[in-house]
Amino acid sequence: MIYQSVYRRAPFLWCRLHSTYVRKMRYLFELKEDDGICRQAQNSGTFYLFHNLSPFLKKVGSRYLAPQISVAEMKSMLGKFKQNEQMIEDSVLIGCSDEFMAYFALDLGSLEKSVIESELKGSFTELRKAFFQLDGKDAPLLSSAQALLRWHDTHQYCSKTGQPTQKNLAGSKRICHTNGIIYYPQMSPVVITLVSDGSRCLLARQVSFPKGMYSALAGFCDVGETLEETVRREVAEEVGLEVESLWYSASQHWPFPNSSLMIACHAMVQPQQTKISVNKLELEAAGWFSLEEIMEALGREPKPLKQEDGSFSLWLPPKWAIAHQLIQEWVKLQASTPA
Ligand SMILES: NC(=O)c1ccc[n+]([C@@H]2O[C@H](COP(=O)([O-])OP(=O)(O)OC[C@H]3O[C@@H](n4cnc5c(N)ncnc54)[C@H](O)[C@@H]3O)[C@@H](O)[C@H]2O)c1
Ligand SMILES: [Mg+2]
Repeated sequence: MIYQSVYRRAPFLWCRLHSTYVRKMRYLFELKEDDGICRQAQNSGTFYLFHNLSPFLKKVGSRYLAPQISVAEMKSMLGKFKQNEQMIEDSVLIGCSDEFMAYFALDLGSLEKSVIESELKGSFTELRKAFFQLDGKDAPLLSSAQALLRWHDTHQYCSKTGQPTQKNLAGSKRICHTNGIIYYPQMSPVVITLVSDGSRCLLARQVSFPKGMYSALAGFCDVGETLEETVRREVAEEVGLEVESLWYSASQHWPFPNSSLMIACHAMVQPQQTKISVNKLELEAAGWFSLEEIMEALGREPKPLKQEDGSFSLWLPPKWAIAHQLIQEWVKLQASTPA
């Protein structure tokens, strides 16, 4: 590849030609394609640790931090466990810094959890528990790391030949050397839709949601569907309404229950066709909420709040969740739309 040879022969020229972002993306591409370069990066990179898919975290006050472990610390710890340093090669690439320090994630599920925790002074915490208290870049990084580690853990055999598959060093694919089939990490596309009738928005809750929490409607895409078809089908299936128009907002990787690509949309229904019929197989409840109710809920902490009559106040997904962003956008839209 031309850029690789230019990069190696004339790095200064290459730096002048491209922005840091472009250079980072090209470097990550190289790490995924070339096991030799990736091995070098592992020997100077930093590691996010997991134990049976729970990330290693340190709690500072009410927040969680995901420490990056240096390769020296990794080697010293593996030495204490009498493990071969080669275990580092089980890690998967999850990104790199602006200074081209590669980040890897490694699951140490085969080692004694409590010993690692006391050695590194932190704890392996279930991602679902820590997700909303994680700092800045850590939430998306850990979310994709966990998804990638899970995928490798559950795709160790070729579904055609039944033979073991091998991961490339970066972990961006697995190969069955018996027949050459290459497997790439999978994620499921999910649409999440905030339905509006022009003055109210529609929120719903599943039985499994924490008490009082409502969110936008979500649903997995069926094979062969366009995103628009999924939005229309899910709204019809879950609340019995017909979408008149819709538009894309943004997307987000979501680690629960596995690895989903959340594709967020706004949708409108006709103001005279707003009678909800809740599909009880999917939802516990759904309802229309006014701007005032939403503003009040946005001002509240994202956690259950019991009222005097025993019911729970409406609260909304925290700001990391794309549902929250859709709701914020809807609020802004109301403010800019004449009554
Ligand atoms: N990030 C956010 O803001 C946000 C908000 C709401 C929901 N979500 C996520 O959206 C996802 C989907 O929402 P939902 O549960 O309402 O979906 P849904 O309405 O499609 O119902 C879930 C059901 O779909 C079926 N299904 C079809 N394809 C599937 C697949 N690839 N993986 C798993 N199940 C599949 C299963 O029977 C499952 O029980 C959930 O995982 C949820 O965590 C994210
Ligand atoms: Mg749903």
